[in-house]
Amino acid sequence: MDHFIGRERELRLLERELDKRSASLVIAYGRRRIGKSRLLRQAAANRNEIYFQATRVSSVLNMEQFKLEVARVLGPSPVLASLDSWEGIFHFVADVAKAKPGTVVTIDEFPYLVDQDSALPSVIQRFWDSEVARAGNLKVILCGSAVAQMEDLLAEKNPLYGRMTLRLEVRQLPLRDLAGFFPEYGAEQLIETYAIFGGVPHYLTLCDPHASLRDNVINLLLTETGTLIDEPNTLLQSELREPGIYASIVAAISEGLHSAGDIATRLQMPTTAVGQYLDRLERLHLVSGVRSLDAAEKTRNKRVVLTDRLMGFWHRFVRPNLTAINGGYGAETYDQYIQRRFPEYMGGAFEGICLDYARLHLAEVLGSPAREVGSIWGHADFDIDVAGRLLDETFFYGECKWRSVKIDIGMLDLLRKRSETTSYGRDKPGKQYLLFSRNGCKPKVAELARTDASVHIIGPEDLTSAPTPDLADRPARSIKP
Ligand SMILES: Nc1ncnc2c1ncn2[C@@H]1O[C@H](COP(=O)(O)OP(=O)(O)OP(=O)(O)O)[C@@H](O)[C@H]1O
Repeated sequence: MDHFIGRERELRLLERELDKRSASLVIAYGRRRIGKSRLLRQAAANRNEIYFQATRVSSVLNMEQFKLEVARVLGPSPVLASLDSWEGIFHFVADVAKAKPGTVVTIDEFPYLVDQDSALPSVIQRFWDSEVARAGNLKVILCGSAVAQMEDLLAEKNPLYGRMTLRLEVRQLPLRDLAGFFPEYGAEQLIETYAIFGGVPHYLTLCDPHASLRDNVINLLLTETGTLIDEPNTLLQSELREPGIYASIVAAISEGLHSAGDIATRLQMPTTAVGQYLDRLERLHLVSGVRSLDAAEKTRNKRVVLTDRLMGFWHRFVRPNLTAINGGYGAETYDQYIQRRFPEYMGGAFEGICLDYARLHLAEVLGSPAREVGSIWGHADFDIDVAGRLLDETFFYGECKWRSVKIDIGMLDLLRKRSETTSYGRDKPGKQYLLFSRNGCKPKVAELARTDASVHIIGPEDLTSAPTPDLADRPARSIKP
């Protein structure tokens, strides 16, 4: 199997839980293909593990399969073979595993079992409350990709709610993990790859790391039989009822409509209904509703943006060209349609990537992590791509440029002026300025960044990899002055 990449935080959490000298009930969830199974297997490697992947078959067939896995790990037993209830099997496992404290029982795709037997959470609760479950410090992990169903399991009214000892939501990998999938790619190519495929490990493992980004896009997305050609629809179908309505809403957002009202008008639906669909898409982390940082807390003026990158790319470039693609013109679609429009797409995607950087890594540059990150817009004459404040209450403002231009002094002056005009951080001392640039800055700005401690240039390398230890105490790595 190929090597395991990233997920240090999640592994730490899981390993700490599995090392505890008491019983554990872990609930792990996240959308399909996000890397849940791989993460759980990694965390349980070198432990006594019963790993069972449920499938969409009847309870009886799943139970048979589970018993086979139990027998494989704990040894065959006529008692086990005769059991015909989940509760009985769990008690058997707990009893035998007493001799092997810390045995891990992972049930993957748990919602499939609940679909067939809705009493299962109560059965597990009863088992969990019994002596036998605790005696051997058993570790039970319930995992699932039907996010809505898993969230029901985590709801207060659910029998398992109060028993859970760790809840783990598995999310997309950050940009800095991409180099592990594409060791031959340079920083700019990694950023472009992330702008298309995001941090979903399954999508990344489907790419050929030795092929160019263009060829990967053509093979996976612009070929009739491409593995990802219908992925956004498949994802919505697997997670939601009425996938067609959700797909239409996502299409409207990718056309540039950013408010529930505008989307409702476009789709001829009531705004309140659109709001409910958007809430569900937000719970899946496919869209997010954001406010301008200078807006009042209660403002209804939320801007809806797509956060799933593949979905954004697909609606922008694949869906409108399906006729050409299905006609076998994938390469032409890339060369004659996408390539010309890609820089504009990257402009928006790059802003999102810089916002992620500010959320995760600002301490490297500014010495304190961000407490709040967002954008400022809604004014006739300006917007600020990235802004926020640090834990130490310092305010920062940033400009993002993926275009081939170098940032010049005029752009920096404009950013400074805007930071003085907005009410966000007005009159606060010590403002910091971040210049995110693909192509660096003009010499005057580069010189200023060396002498003025409030100006920081952040380039592709900074975004895609952690600073090396000997550079860690420098303000930022200067690039292409
Ligand atoms: N951290 C990682 N490093 C390298 N490859 C990974 C990583 N996480 C996942 N993968 C790969 O991505 C693919 C999808 O991962 P996995 O099957 O674990 O996802 P999942 O969330 O369990 O999916 P599903 O819910 O559809 O079963 C697999 O090929 C897996 O090997």
